[in-house]
Amino acid sequence: MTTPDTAAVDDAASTPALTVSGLTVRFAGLTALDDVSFTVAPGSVHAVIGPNGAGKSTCFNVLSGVYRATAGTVHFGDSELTGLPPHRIAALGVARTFQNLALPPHATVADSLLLGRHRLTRAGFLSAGLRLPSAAREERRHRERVGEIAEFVGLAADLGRPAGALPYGKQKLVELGRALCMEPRLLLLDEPVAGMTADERQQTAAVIAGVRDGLGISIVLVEHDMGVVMRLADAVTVLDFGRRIADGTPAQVQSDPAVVRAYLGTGAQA
Ligand SMILES: Nc1ncnc2c1ncn2[C@@H]1O[C@H](COP(=O)(O)OP(=O)(O)OP(=O)(O)O)[C@@H](O)[C@H]1O
Repeated sequence: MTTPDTAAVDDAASTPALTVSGLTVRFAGLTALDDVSFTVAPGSVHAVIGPNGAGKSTCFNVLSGVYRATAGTVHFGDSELTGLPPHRIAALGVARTFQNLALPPHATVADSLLLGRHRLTRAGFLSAGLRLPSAAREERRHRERVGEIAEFVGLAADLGRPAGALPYGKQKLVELGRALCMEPRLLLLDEPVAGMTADERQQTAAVIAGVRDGLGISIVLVEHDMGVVMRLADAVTVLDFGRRIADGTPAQVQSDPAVVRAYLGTGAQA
């Protein structure tokens, strides 16, 4: 996005806080999230970390409308997200990526990114099918924007290639680019650097920092790579067995005895 469009910048300037209050999710006797609260400040990277099974994915799935909360609320500014279906949450400017890649295997990178523009497409299938000039103009505008976003995430040279033929790290960048194509105000990134090489991790971390710093988009990050979390995050919420055990800056949570205990207990590194 060398020249981000005005609408996107205006949206970013008006990004509200995400407020999670008393979030509880129970699955048939198992409490996956237990009274969890945190606030994502506008334009910040907020990491949600914790050992395996801590409740991170469950939290993400509630934020994006895939799971329903048993109790508690999620607000994005004045809008309550709790209980809304995923498409209504997306329409409020909340985009997410998935841990496992969900790209159509044969589509080009350009077409995969265009999928992210679907919500913003005004011309219906009929006018597009009839090849009306208004539909052609709109498609050109969307393709231009796709080009800018591809440039921003470092995929400009790959636009014409099948997304499925790219190295894994680049495929994950396509997934990130597709979410950016929705012009979100809040981006939910589920393990964005998992399975990447060191170079790919570094490149992706730089793109994520650029999304925050250049576009003012808030980011909620679930990630096991502590190096990336500690370098990127402005704030960190730590979960363990569904409970929030710490919340603060990376330096604060890193030296918190409860966090060290939780990670040592699983043999992972904090
Ligand atoms: N749909 C579901 N039905 C029943 N139990 C579930 C469901 N989803 C998650 N759980 C359980 O909830 C708990 C929290 O799981 P969750 O996937 O949110 O943890 P996580 O922190 O994302 O773990 P990981 O780091 O391994 O991805 C686990 O005990 C898990 O088995």
